[in-house]
Amino acid sequence: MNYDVVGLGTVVVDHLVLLSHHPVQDAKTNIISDAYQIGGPVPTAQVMLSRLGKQCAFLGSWGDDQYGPLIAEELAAENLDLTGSRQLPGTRSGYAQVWIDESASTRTIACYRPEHWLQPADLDESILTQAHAVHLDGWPQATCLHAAQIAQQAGAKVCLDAGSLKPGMEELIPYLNVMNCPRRFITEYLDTDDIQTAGAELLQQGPDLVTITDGVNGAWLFTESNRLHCEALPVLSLDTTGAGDVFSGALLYGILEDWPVERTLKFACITAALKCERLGNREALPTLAEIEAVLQTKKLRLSRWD
Ligand SMILES: Nc1ncnc2c1ncn2[C@@H]1O[C@H](COP(=O)(O)OP(=O)(O)O)[C@@H](O)[C@H]1O
Ligand SMILES: O=C(O)C(=O)C[C@H](O)[C@H](O)COP(=O)(O)O
Repeated sequence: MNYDVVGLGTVVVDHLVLLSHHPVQDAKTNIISDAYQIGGPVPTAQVMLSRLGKQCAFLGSWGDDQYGPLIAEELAAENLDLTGSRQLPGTRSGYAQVWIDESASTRTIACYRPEHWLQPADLDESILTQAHAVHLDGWPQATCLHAAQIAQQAGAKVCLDAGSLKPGMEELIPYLNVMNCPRRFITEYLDTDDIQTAGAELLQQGPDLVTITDGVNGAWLFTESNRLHCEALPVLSLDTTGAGDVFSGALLYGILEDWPVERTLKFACITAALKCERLGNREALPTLAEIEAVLQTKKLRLSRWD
């Protein structure tokens, strides 16, 4: 196996904009500061994994506009193998604007530009079959399904950071070993707000391990023999952009390290919370030393309902 994790998903250039308050309709607010960062659920998780020492390859796509070279350069600088990615001539790159006010509440508008997305036939199967784990975000639907099938046959763990509900996800879920989703996803997908019911229902649909995250309320983890909740680490939150992406990268790290689920869940909650103390996703990632220091010194409450 050449790769710990092969990722397939959307990549966007985030324009992060700090405001004192969100403008009301038809009003204006002045920008305090702004920054550009490369984001997207899979690339962000992979950068986290790469910085923690995992070998990662990213299968993604971008346009040949001014952002294309920036995306390729920054992801390569994070040691992601981009052999299976492409810049498609005549298209524009994914882009998002994230507005963050002083209470860390965000408003996001995103434009993923599906015209350059990888189709199933564009997938480099030789990369997918060399992976211990394949990490997906559900876009594009047919390509993710194809990748999940190849990965499953090759014996890799298939992982999904569900984010928001996307078309065809119900076909993908039976192939999953690991599924991470925010609370808003279960409301949309299962039409329930009950975390215990949702966890049990998702486990029945395929994955061996399900996590459900809920911002300051922490996260839940479900396996056949575990029902766990970990509280969120109290932090001074500046920006929650990508907290779920970082959580799923850290979760996958614990799984690949074969840690007990309790340690894995705490590690993911701490990593995601530390990210919230800084602006953005990639540039806000904590180091292993920072995460371990909190893990050793702060007692996070972990409850169990077996
Ligand atoms: N304000 C916060 N303080 C501490 N931890 C947080 C905060 N927001 C998010 N987290 C951590 O990040 C995880 C993912 O955040 P969440 O908001 O649920 O996902 P998403 O970014 O997908 O909306 C949470 O389960 C929690 O552990
Ligand atoms: O802008 C970024 O860097 C992000 O990727 C932030 C979020 O994680 C995605 O916006 C989630 O996207 P969905 O999976 O479609 O819900």
